[in-house]
Formats: sequence, C-alpha cells, structure tokens
Amino acid sequence: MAAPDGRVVSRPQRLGQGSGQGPKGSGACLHPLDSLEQKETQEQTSGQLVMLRKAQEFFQTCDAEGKGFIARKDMQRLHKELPLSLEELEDVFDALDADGNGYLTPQEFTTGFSHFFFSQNNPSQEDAGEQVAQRHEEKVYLSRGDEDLGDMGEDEEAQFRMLMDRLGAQKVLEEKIAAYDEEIQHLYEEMEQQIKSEKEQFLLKDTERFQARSQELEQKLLCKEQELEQLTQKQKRLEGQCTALHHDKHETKAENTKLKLTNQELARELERTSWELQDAQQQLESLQQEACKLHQEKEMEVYRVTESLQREKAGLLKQLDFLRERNKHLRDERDICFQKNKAAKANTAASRASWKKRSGSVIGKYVDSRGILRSSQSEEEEEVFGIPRRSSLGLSGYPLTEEEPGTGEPGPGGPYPRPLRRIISVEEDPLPQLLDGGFEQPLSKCSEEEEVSDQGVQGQIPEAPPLKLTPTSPRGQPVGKEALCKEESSPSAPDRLFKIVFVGNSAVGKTSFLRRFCEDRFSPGMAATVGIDYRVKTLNVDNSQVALQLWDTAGQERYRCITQQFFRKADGVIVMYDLTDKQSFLSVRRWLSSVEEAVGDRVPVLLLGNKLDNEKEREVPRGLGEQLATENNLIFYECSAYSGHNTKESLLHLARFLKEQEDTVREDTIQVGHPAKKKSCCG
Ligand SMILES: Nc1nc2c(ncn2[C@@H]2O[C@H](COP(=O)(O)OP(=O)(O)OP(=O)(O)O)[C@@H](O)[C@H]2O)c(=O)[nH]1
Ligand SMILES: [Ca+2]
Ligand SMILES: [Mg+2]
Repeated sequence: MAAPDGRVVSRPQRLGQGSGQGPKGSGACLHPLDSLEQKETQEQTSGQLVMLRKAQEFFQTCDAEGKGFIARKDMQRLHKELPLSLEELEDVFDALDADGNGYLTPQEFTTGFSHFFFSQNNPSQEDAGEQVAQRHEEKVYLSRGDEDLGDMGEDEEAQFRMLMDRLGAQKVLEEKIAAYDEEIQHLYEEMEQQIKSEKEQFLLKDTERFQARSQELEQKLLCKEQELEQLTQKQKRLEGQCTALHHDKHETKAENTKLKLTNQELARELERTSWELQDAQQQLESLQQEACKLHQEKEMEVYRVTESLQREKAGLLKQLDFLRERNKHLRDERDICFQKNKAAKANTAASRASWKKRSGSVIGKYVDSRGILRSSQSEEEEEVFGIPRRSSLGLSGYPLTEEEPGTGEPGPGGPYPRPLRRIISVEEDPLPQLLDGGFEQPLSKCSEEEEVSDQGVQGQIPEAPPLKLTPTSPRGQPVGKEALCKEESSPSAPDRLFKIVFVGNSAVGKTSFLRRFCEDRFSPGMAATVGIDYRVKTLNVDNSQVALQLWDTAGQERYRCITQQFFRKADGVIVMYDLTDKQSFLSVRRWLSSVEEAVGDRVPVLLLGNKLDNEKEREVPRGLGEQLATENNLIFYECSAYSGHNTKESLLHLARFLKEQEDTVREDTIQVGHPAKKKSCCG
C-alpha cells in the first residue's frame, strides 16, 4: 500500500495475519535456529508477553477503525484518555514512527514499546534484545491471533505512564527530531499543497485539454457531418445524374434503333436511285444518239432541200431563159408593129418593174429582211416571173407590192420605189434589162448616194442606153447560188456538214474571198454585202466529203444585229481583217468578243489577214496577227482574195480541224458522260 508521500509501506498485518504464517497452532515449521533461540528467551518472555499484549491493546485502542495502522489523529485521540498534551502525544508518535511516514504500523508500535522495556530492564542486552524482540515480535504477531487482550490494569497504566514519562524524558532528544519532523511535515504539507495545486492545475489543464479536445472533436464532428452532408448531397446528385444517364441511354438506344432503320431505308432508296440514274443515263445516251441522228438527218434534209431547191432553181432559170428567148422573139415581132413612143412608156413601167424583178441571192428568197426564214416557194415564182405578191420588203430591198409599208394602203400618186435599204445583196442580173428593156446601172456600182438621187428624181427615168445584147457583167451565178466546183459536181450527200460564219469589217474582202474560194475568180469593185449571204462548198478532207455552209455577213455596222443571230448556229467562225487597213485589225478583238458572247469558246476560229498582194500598203505586221492568234487560241493565215494565196489552205485547215473535233465528240458521246475535250485551233 502506498503512503501519501508515495513511499511503499507494508500494510500492518492484523494479529493472526502474518507473512504467510498461519494463526497459532497452525504448526508451520520453524527454522532450526529458532529452537535454540527459543530456549534462551523463554525465561524472559513471560513479562514481556504481557507488555506486548498491552501494546497491542493500545494499538487497537488507537486504531479504532481497524485500518491496521495508526495515524497522528488516532494518537491525538488518546489526549482525552491520557494526561498527555498533544505535543507529547506528537512526540510519542514521532518516536514510534520509525520510518517517519506519518503512520504507525503495529510493528513500529510494539517495537517502540518493547524497545522501551528492553532498554529499561537490561540495557546490555539491548541490541540482542532488539533483534530478538523484533523476531519475537514477528512471531508473537504471528502466534497471537485472536487472543483477546483484556483491559489495561492500573499497574499497566502506571507502566504505560512510566513509559510515556521515559518517552517524555527523551522529549528533549526527541524535540529536535520533532522539529525536524515538523519541518518534514511542513515540507510534506507544502509538497502536498504543491501536489494538490499541481493536481488542480493538472486537472485544470486536463479539463482545458479535455474541453479543447472535446471542442476539437466537436469541430471535427461538425466537419465530418458537413462532409457527410456534402457527400450525401453529392451522392444524391450522382444518383440523379445516373438516373438521367440511364434515361438518356434508353433514349439514345431508341434513337439508335430509329437511325438504323432510317439508314436502311436510305440505303434502299440510294440503291433504287442509282438504278434509276443508270436507266436515265442509258435513256440519255440513246436520246443523244437519236438527237445526233436526227440532227444529221435534218442537216442532210436541209442540204437535200437546198440541193433540190438549187436544181429547181436552175431548172426554173433555164425555163426563164427559154421564156425570155421566146419573149424576146415575141417582143421583136411586136416591136416592129409598134413604135418607139410605146417603148418609152414601157420603159418607164419597165424601169419600175425591173427594180422589182432583180434576182437576189438564193438565201434571200427564203429569209426576209429580219433574217427570218420565209414560208412558201411562191415567192420564187413571183420573183422570177414578177408576179406581184403581198409581203413586206422584197429581196432587193424594195416592197414587192405597192403598199405603204406599215399601213397596208398604196401611197398617193402611185407607187414609188421607196428609199429602203437593200436587204439581200444582189449581183447585177443582165436578164431583167432584157426583160423590160429598161437599163439600170449595175447594182454593184450604185452607191447609196445614187439611190438617193433616184428617189430625188420623181418620175423622171434617165434615158436608158441602147439595149446591149450581152450582159454588162459576166454572167456568173447570182450571189448565193451554190457554187459546185467542176470536179465535185457529184450530187452525193457529203459525210460532214459544217456551218461557218464569216465576219469582219466592211471592205476587208470577205465576199471577194468567198468568190475566189467557191468560183476561183476575183471581181474588183464588189458591192457591199447587205444582211447576209450564203454559199455551200464541198471539200475533200482526208478522203471524206466535207460540205461547208459559208455565211457571208455584211461588215457594215448597221447589219450587226442580223449577223449576231447567225453566230449561234455556227460550227466555225472566220474573222477577217485587211492588213492594209489598221482599223480593221483593231476591230478584230471586238469581233472575237461578240463571237465569244454568242458561242463561248467551243467554236474554232480562223483569223485571216487579207490583201497580202498589197504588201506595199501593209499597215499590220504579220507578227501582230500571229500574236493575237496565239493569245486567243486561233488558226491564223495571211491571204489574198485577189491572188488566191492561202484561200484553199486556210479553209482546208479549218475543215480538217472541225472534222477531227467532231470525231472526238462522237468518240466521247459513245463513252457516256465524258465531255468533249476542246483541242487548240492552231494545232
Ligand atoms: N487588193 C486586193 N483587194 C481586194 C482583195 N479582196 C477584196 N479586195 C477589194 O476590197 C473591196 C471590198 O471587197 P469585198 O469583198 O466587197 O469586202 P467585204 O468584206 O465583202 O465588204 P462588206 O460586204 O461590206 O462586208 C473590193 O473593192 C475588192 O475588190 C484582195 O485580196 N486584194
Ligand atoms: Ca511508520
Ligand atoms: Mg461583202
């Protein structure tokens, strides 16, 4: 058991309890030495036993609660029973408290007593006695058990008192010890105080720490709760998202299925469309071939019609010649009967009629002033036989009937030849003079001024010179007649047929060039072309017959709108300039752009620099022509209608190019859907 100051104090043992020794009579074996000692001490024990017993009685008196030890306050209790002061009791206590721990164990109590007695009786044996007493004490402690100690008698009291006195006598000795003890006690109390305060502080700190700890824990708890709260919310959110995702997943799945179905449908649709496309392509291909055939047939048809018209025309003209011969004879006879005055009258009428009867170009009979194809052939008869008919402008540019243009009524004072533009160029046809005996200046010589002068003189017809029997100009075919070269008179249909439009400023030599090309002759002083003229020439290109429909246009500005219309139908275009006239070269670009505007760049163009024979008057160097041709991807030649230089070569080059281009297109058409590659013209 730990005493208050921490020292270990063995618990005083009650009588009968011992260090493992049992109560009296337990017969526990004793040490051999012990027997010896017993003999020695037996004589002395009787008196002392009593004393010890008394001591025990005292002990128990003091240790009323039976704690097993005596504290100071127990000793104080004796103050009432004994005539001792508190100080004396304190001194006695201190004397007895051998180990100074503030408690008296039974050993210390009885030892004190026995010591006292021993010291009283035989001081010499004190030491031995002490040991023996100690040992004995232990035995006595052990051996006495439950022996009741009786009350203390007088003599005992006297002895006790004596003891106390002795003890008291040692007071002086003991005072010092007491003071010392007091000091120790005091220190002890201080220490206790300190311990107490330490304890309190400790407790305080402990409490503070505890409080802090508990606050901290509370804080932590709060944090944890918040975290828990957050986690719960997060979990809720995640659950929400999870549900949403799950829901979306279902929707996506559904959408997916729909998309798959749509996909399948689209695939089927696509397959069906591709089949339809293939069918359409095949149909397109066959339609293209049909169109191609139709186009060729149409061309052939046109050509045949033209041919037959030409033949008919020739036949009619022969008839006309015959009739004229007849007429002439008849006239001769009649003339003999009638006199000149009639002739003069007839002359007047004839001069008028002769204007109407001027033959025009072939195409003019079928194309009216606006360049639109006319309807019936009756015009031909009327024209040839001068039968007046109701129509607008005549071929020669005069109205065929006496109607006022635009009103439909004959004008006052009879019909006058109105100053209208000649629509179709005509070549002077000597026959009309023969017909009505009237004389006319050949058209090619008459200029617009002369026409005006004609209009100016109302009714006065200039004296016609005596009728010549030979025509004034060589009787060539009227312009527009088909000029079949001798060697190609075979009427077999050509393999190819190309339409070529011939443009260029006025007087550059287009008509002269075509005359050279078709009739291989040059006639100076050509009349300016009016509107548009037309020739056909068949060439032999690489052993195939290529027919060229040559449209000779009027270079004058005022016919520009008519010529424009013909560009669209063209397979090829020839642009001519006069190398002795710079202005005509400068206008080439404008011609090129109006061709480009009408047909784009799909049509090959031949550029011709004419009048090469007039080298001394050259104004346009060859290089300029070549440069322009290269820049615009044109075929280029310098030529002369006068000498015939390069007239055939240039058109042969163009015809060959057209033929090759058509072959390419045909090949491409056979391979469906491949567009024709445009070759460069100048090869
Ligand atoms: N020296 C020479 N003169 C030519 C040549 N070609 C044409 N001429 C003359 O130039 C003039 C005009 O000739 P045309 O053939 O009528 O000219 P054009 O281009 O038809 O004129 P428009 O019909 O008004 O467009 C005529 O007097 C011809 O004789 C040529 O190669 N050399
Ligand atoms: Ca003690
Ligand atoms: Mg001309």
